[in-house]
Amino acid sequence: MSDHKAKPLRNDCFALPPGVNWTPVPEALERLRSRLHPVVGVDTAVPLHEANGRILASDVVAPRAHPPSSNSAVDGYALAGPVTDVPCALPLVDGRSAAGEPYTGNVPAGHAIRILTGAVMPAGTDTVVLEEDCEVVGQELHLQGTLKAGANRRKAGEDIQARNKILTAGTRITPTQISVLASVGVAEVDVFQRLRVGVLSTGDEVKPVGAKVTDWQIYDANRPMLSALVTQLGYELVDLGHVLDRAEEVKAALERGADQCDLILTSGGVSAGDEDHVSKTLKAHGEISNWRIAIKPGRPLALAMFNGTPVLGLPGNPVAAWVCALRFGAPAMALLAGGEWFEPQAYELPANFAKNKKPGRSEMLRARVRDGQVEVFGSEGSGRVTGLAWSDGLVELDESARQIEPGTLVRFIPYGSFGL
Ligand SMILES: Nc1nc2c(c(=O)[nH]1)N[C@H]1C(S)=C(S)[C@@H](COP(=O)(O)OP(=O)(O)OC[C@H]3O[C@@H](n4cnc5c(N)ncnc54)[C@H](O)[C@@H]3O)O[C@H]1N2
Ligand code: MOO
Repeated sequence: MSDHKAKPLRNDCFALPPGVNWTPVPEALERLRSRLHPVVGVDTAVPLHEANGRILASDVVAPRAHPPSSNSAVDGYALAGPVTDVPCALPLVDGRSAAGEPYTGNVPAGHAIRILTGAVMPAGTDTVVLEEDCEVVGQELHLQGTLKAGANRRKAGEDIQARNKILTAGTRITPTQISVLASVGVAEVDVFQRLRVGVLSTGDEVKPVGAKVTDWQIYDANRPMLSALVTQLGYELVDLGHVLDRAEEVKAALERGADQCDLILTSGGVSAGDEDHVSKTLKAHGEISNWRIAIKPGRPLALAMFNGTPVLGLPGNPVAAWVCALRFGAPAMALLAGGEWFEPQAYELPANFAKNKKPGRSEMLRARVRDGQVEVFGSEGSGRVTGLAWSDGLVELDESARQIEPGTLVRFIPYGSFGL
């Protein structure tokens, strides 16, 4: 294992040029992308069964070919060609080639041999006929119909050639990648250490689930939501708990976070109110840049460095926190974790709703697809958590969008496109 904080970020990495007011979403994304880089070290020789969800730290080259030898794709008979005149009858060689039990002899031209799926093609053979398409009469194979030379044979290396690159550094390992690695005998990989992401909630009105509450208090919805997001994206969660709107509490929590984490996600306390202590603390003790992003919901987003650790200050409203955590946080975390920055895959689909949108800002609507059309949640209120559970993704309307009518193509981004 190497040092965890491989290469720290610069303290001024989130600074905005003076005079910038509302930052358009593409510009905010580009800023983040260009200022962040991997901050985690590398775990070497991690066994494959522990590598799911981790990010490759080096390219992987195939130590052998796949398949390693020519073999049959079906159960049937392997022919030693050339066999041009069909119908015909070919003498059958004694023996067979089965998976795990290859035939070691040579099949003379014009002869056939029993073969099973996955078995190595015996020397001399080049084509396999399905057993359903032929008939064995005594020691002869009778062929009807047509015959295509090379049929039903999987060539050595047709999938992967030995010494070819099969996966690139920065790729997140999933079950499908594990299949490829295992197929060529890669038992261990170098992966980045898991990004440690701290999640902190703030607010005098906020109480943890399970606590006793009075009418003016609300349950902390953001910390469980963001914690689940961090875990599902494959990062290591550091629960920093909840703190009251008191400068010294916020500071102490950020100090704990900076000690234990590679990134801190906070929610609440980032707008301009009297009790917005996250912003104030970051200003007093760190380097903060309050990004005012031309997006609804989620316009106040605080980006800061605190004791050398980046802080993403998400807005308190749960929908805004969710949207910002996905749109800005997910690609940022991917990059910090050694993966690639990504633009989530969107699908253009007809709207089944109408909307008059203000120009000059992007809007993210909770959405889902039904019968090939995009529905949006009935309310845009960013405290309406029911819309989160209702949705399968987000519709992103860019700055220039104005009038949406039923049938207008809109960009639907499924939650899966953010890595969920
Ligand atoms: N004068 C202005 N006021 C506000 C502006 C603005 O631009 N000027 N922006 C509004 C927008 S948009 C948002 S979003 C919020 C963001 O404010 P904060 O990030 O400072 O968040 P809070 O004020 O602390 O909380 C907002 C809202 O969310 C609730 N909340 C907070 N934490 C949680 C939690 N963990 N779980 C569930 N709900 C939470 C909190 O009770 C508030 O209702 O500012 C607007 N105001
Ligand atoms: O970020 Mo606020 O309304 O945009 O919730």
